[in-house]
Amino acid sequence: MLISKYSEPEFDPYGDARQTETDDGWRAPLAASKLSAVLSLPGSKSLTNRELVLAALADSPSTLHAPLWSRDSELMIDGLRSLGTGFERVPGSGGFGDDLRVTPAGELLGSTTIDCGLAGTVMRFLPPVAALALGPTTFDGDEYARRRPMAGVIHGLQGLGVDLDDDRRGTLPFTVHGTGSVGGGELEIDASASSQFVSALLLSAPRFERGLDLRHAGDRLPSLPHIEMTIATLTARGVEVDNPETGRWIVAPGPIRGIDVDIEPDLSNAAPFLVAALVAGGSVTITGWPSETTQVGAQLIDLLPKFGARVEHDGDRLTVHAPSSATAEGRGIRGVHLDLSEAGELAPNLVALAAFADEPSTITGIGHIRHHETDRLAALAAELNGLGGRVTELDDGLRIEPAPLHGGPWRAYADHRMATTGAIVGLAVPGVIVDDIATTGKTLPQFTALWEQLLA
Ligand SMILES: O=C(O)C1=C[C@@H](OP(=O)(O)O)[C@@H](O)[C@H](O)C1
Ligand SMILES: C=C(OP(=O)(O)O)C(=O)O
Repeated sequence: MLISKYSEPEFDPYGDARQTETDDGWRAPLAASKLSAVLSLPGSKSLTNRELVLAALADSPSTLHAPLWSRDSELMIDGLRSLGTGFERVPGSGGFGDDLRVTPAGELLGSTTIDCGLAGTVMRFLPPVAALALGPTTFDGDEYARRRPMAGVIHGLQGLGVDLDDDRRGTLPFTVHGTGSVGGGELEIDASASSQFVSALLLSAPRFERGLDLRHAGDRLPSLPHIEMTIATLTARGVEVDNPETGRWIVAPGPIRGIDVDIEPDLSNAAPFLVAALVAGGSVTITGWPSETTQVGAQLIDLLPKFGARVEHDGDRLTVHAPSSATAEGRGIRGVHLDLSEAGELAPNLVALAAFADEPSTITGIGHIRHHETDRLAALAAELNGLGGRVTELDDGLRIEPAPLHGGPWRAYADHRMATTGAIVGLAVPGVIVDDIATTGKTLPQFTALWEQLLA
C-alpha cells in the first residue's frame, strides 16, 4: 500500500478505513433505520488531475481551491513534481484539506521514474507531458496497472514522432525519451478502450509546436463527458479547442494560462451515498452540488429516477428520496435497461441498486469497464453471485435478476468502486465483509467516516 511521500504527517489516505477494519476486512454496517443524511464530499478526481496537469504546463502559477487529496491526486502531484513542477500547500477554506499552489517548471526535465499506481489519469495524462520534458521518463504502476490498456497513448505519441520504448504489448512499463518538444499535427488513434487516450493528448496539445488535429478511429468512444470536461478545462485557460465533428478535436498551439480554480465536489463519488437512499430508505442530501458541471456524476439526477427515486435539486443541494412505492415489504426499486457508455464510472454502484430491484435489469454499453481498475463486469458478477445474486455477464454489460442476497465476503480487487459497491450491498444484507475498504483511498480517503455519517 503506497502512502505518498507528499503526505503531510496529519494526512493519512487510509486512516479512516484502518480504524474500522477487522482481520477479515471491513464489516459493512447495516442500515438500522431510514436515512436522513446531509453530506459534503471532497473534490473531483477527474477535475483535480486535469487541473494539476494544466497548471504544470501553464505559463504562470495556478491555485487549486479544494482539490482532491487522495492516492490518485498525490500520484499525479508526485509525477509532476519529479518532472520539475513546484507545489506548495496553502491553507484552504474547504473542509477536506489544503489548497494547492502550482508553479510550472521553467523547463520540464525527465531522467525520472513515475509511479502511476492504478490511476488511469496518471498513466494516460503524464506520458505526453514527459514527451515535452528533456530526458527519459519511465512509467510503471501497480501489478494490475500493467494490464490496463495504454496503446492509444503509446501509439499516439509514437505517431507524433516521440521516441518511446515499450514492451510492444501496449501496456506499462515503458520509457518516454523526451527531447523538450513535440511537433504535433495530425494524428489518428483508436480510443475505444478509454476516453483517457483522447484527454491525455488534448491536455498537452497546446504545448506541441503545431498543436494537434486528433481523430478517433474505432467502433465506439466511451465516456464522452470526460472528453467534454477536458475541453472545458482547456478553454477556461484560454486554449482554442474545436470539435468540428464527432471523433475529431483540433487544439491550437499556444499558452495555457495560470488561473485560480475551484474544484467541484466529486459527483461520481456521490453515487454510493445517493444510491444508499434507495437501498436503506429515507433521503440523502449532498451539499455543494454545482449548478453547471461537466462531471458525469451529474447524470445521477436522471438515472436514479429510472430506478424509482425522487430527486430534488434545490440551489446547491441535491437530495435523493427512496421510491414513494417503498413499503414495509419492499423497497419499490424498479428494474432498468440502461446504456451507460457515457457513464461507465457509475456502473458498479448502479449495478448494486439493480440487485435490489423487483424486476430484471440490463446495463449495457460498458464493455470498456473490463479495463478499469479491475475487470468490473467479471468482478461484479462474481461478488454478487457469491452472495446469492443472479447476475450474468454480457459482452458489453450485465443482466441482473432479482434474487435474495445473503452475507459473506466481498472482494474489492483494489478497486475503489468495487469497495463502495460492497458497502451498498451491506446496508441491506447482514454480514457483508469487504476485504479491502482502504482501497477507497484511491479517490475518497474519507469514505468510511462519511459512511458512518450517512448512518448516524
Ligand atoms: O478522464 C477521466 O477522468 C476519466 C475517464 C473515464 O475513463 P474511461 O474512458 O477509461 O472509462 C472514467 O471512467 C474514469 O473514471 C475517469
Ligand atoms: C475508471 C476509474 O478510474 P481511473 O481514473 O483509474 O481510470 C474510476 O475511477 O472509476
